[in-house]
Amino acid sequence: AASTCDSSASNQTCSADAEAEVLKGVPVIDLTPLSGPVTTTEFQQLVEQVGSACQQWGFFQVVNHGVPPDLIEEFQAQVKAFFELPADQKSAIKRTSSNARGYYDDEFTKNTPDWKQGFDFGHIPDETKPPDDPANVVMDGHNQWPTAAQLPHFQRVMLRYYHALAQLAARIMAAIALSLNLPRDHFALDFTPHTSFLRLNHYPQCPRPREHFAVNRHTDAGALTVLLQQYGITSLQVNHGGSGRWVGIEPVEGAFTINVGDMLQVWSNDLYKAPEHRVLANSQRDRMSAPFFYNPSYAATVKPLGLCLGPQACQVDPHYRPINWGEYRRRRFEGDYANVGEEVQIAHFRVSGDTSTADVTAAEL
Ligand SMILES: O=C(O)CCC(=O)C(=O)O
Ligand SMILES: [Fe+2]
Repeated sequence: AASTCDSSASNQTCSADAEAEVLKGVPVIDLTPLSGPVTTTEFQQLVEQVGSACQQWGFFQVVNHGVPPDLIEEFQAQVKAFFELPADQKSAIKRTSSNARGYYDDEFTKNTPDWKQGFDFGHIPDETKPPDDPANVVMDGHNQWPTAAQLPHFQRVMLRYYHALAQLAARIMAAIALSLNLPRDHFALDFTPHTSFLRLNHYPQCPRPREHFAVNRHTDAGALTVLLQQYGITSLQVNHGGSGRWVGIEPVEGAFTINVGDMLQVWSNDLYKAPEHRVLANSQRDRMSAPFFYNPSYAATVKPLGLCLGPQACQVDPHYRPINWGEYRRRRFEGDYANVGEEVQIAHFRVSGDTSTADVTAAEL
């Protein structure tokens, strides 16, 4: 089947192993053992599955993840209702250059406009206070919601779902820590408090899908993404192993799709790479999705951990300079928001290598 390895954008050596892996697709992992004791064989196997999925794909799907199906259904109904609101009601809560949260229909990825509409909201320190109370204005800005008259249950359902996903993400990070030979709670402090945000995506039908991407190729900036895809539509693709071979991620019913982000790539010193992915535009159907970006605290300094993965296999050469998550997040948002300049990428923090991207130093950020 060597001919199926041909890809004009690729200079990979097409090994039979890589081919077999691509044909099987992104792994599906059953999280049931995560709720049991660490000592079981099933738990160990789960940790190994997570580790090899992170190494081979940077993507996997999870089932039996513990998020109640009725909460997911309620959430999806609210997402649909939100995007069906009249344009002027969505525009009234548009995000701005100084507030990363709210509605938008003008996002840029890689300096090209995405064929989509979105809505972002995130972590707030005090849910008993209004969203724009000074106590709730954080580095990313503040949450903006449709009015209670427009969508009476929206905010409540969004926040319930958000907290459920934060819990799931923390459980998956614990499995990832174990897969890196670290204590289960190794990352807990880095995420106290976490600065995650949830993004609602609506991709309208696109009359000329060859001329646009719903979302152009990118990596996710944070640590881990927990994505809810719409069942029955395969539009999300991953650049397998950076080979230039784009492989569709077919949603499994009831599953979440997980992917590694830039910060985990740095912590693991490139053992787990943040995979490039993109979303194709579709002329036949519209589509919804909702990525939950699990992010460290703004103050967290992220740097290679010096992992020891076997008796004689400790990492000694850090590939990255230390990165302050808050600054990195700010720079990435500036790139998303405006069609100007070069977006900051993780490659800018590489210690050595591609000098063409080494002009932005940690000191400048
Ligand atoms: O819609 C999707 O499946 C993925 C969206 C995505 O990659 C993103 O919003 O970062
Ligand atoms: Fe993404």
